[in-house]
Amino acid sequence: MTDIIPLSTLRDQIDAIDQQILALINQRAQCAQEVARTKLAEGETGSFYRPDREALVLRRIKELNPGPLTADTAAHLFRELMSACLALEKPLEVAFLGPAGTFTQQAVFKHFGHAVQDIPVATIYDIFHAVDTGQCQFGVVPVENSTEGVIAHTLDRFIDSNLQICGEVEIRVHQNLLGKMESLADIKEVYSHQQSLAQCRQWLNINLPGVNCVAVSSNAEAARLASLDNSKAAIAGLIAAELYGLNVLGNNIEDEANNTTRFIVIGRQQPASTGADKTTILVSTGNQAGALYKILGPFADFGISMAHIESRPSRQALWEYVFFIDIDGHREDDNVAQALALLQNNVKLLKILGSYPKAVIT
Ligand SMILES: O=C(O)C(=O)C[C@]1(C(=O)O)C=C[C@@H](O)C=C1
Repeated sequence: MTDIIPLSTLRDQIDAIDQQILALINQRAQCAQEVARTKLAEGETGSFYRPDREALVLRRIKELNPGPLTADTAAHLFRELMSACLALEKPLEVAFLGPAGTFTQQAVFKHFGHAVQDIPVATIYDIFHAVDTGQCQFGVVPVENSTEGVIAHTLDRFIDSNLQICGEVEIRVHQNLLGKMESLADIKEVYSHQQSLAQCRQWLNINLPGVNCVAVSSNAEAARLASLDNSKAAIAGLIAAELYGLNVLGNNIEDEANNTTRFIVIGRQQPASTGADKTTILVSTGNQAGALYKILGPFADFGISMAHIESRPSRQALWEYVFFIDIDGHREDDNVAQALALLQNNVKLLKILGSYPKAVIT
């Protein structure tokens, strides 16, 4: 039998290691404070947040991680450490779809860490507005769900907005049926955001047939409403159940096992190239023959992978569309820059919505 080390000895070791870690993280925090002084001296007046540098730091940590912690766990710890360091440099304000407890708030914390100041607003429009007017430096908006497709409200905002996409983050979305009641039989109405209702359509048909479903501005708002009435239930995340004191009447009720939502970070910054980036563009061709071919040709010519294409009505002319396209690479990368220059000549409108690091933490 291997020798068992006494608990007191192991705890003494942990105490000694903690002391070293504490000294080191404070040393790192002092370095970040110096970074802030340098940025100020170089004339930086806006945000001190650097999405490209953060992606490089987190990728390096994942590569260096010797275990037994997983690479993703190590990245999560450093995510929080950088968040705290940035808060020392200058607090960062990020607008999200409130109230507290939404998946958008979860996306804010996953991307920026918990030292960020998260500012709840009522609608996707308000998130764009808060960043546009400088009330918040960044905002996080949902853009696409693996079960229900694109969030049209978000894409449509980009048609008129000059804000840039600075980052992306994915959240595995688990939906739950929540309420003050004890049993499903007592439910007269179900509230949720329309996306969440759609993600649970089959479950609702089977388990609550004939019960009226009402779409509200967010699933946390649905949870708040359910907390006020014993006959109303909500579909929302477990954080909302805790926040609003609701019973969990159904766990993981989403119809698709891998239900995931992709969020994007909007702001005014243009992150530098990190070697693993995405670029999102908006293109309009007008109503002409071979339009899609003219759009896609330049990417094929320069060997650029296209991750996603989505069309939306242009709202300027009947049956005219704009295309939202995600491609691999950064606008400063040679092949992307050349493809975009070629594309510019083929189309009526080309707007680069942003080049940003691919999500690092899964
Ligand atoms: O390198 C910087 O520019 C920093 O401000 C330091 C630091 C970090 O803690 O590593 C903090 C915030 C930035 O968003 C990126 C990195």
